[in-house]
Amino acid sequence: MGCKEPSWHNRPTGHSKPSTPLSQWLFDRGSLTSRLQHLSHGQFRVEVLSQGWGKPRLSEARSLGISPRRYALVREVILYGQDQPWVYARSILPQCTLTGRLRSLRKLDNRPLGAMLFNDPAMYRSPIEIACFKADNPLIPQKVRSTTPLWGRRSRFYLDNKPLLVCEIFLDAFNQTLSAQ
Ligand SMILES: C=C(O[C@@H]1C=C(C(=O)O)C=C[C@H]1O)C(=O)O
Repeated sequence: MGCKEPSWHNRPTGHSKPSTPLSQWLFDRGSLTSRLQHLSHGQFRVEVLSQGWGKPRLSEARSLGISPRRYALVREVILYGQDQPWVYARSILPQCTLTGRLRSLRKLDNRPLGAMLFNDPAMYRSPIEIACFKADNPLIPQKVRSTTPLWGRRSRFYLDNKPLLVCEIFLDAFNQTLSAQ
C-alpha cells in the first residue's frame, strides 16, 4: 500500500500547486473542526468510518518515530459540512501516547478529535506537510474518492509531549464549496 503514499513536503513542489484559497486551509494551524463548523454555519458532523488497532503505514510510522510493526490506534473519519463530505481524516495514535490521562482518546466516538487537542493549552503541533493524492487513490475511501487529484495535509500533535499524527484530505465537495465562496 505504501506505493500509493504521496510524498510529503512543507511547501508545494513540482508542477501541481493548490489554489490560493485552498493553500490557506492547508497551512492554517488552528482547529480545522472550528473552521469547518464556522464555514458550515454549524451544520457539521463527524462520521467515524473505523477506529481500531492496526499497523501504521511506513510513512506514518516514520513521521511518528515508531516501528511500522507496532500496532497503533487508527481512526478514520469523514467530516461533513452541510451534509456534504468535506474532509477525510486518518489519525494514528501510538500505544505509547494512549497512556495516563490520554487513555480516554481510545474511546473517542463521533466527537471531533480536534476539540480534545485544541482544548489542551499544553498541546503543540509540528510543521504542516502537504501532498497531492492522485486521482482514484485507493488510500481514500471509495465513497469519497475523486477522479481528480486531491490535496491533503498532515502534522503531528503533541499532548504531554506524546505524539499523534493527523492526516486530512480535502474532498471534492469541500473544494466546490471553497471555489463558490
Ligand atoms: C485535528 C483536528 O481534528 C479534526 C477531527 C478529526 C477526528 O475527529 O478524527 C480528525 C481530523 C481533524 O480534522 C482539528 O479539528 O484540527
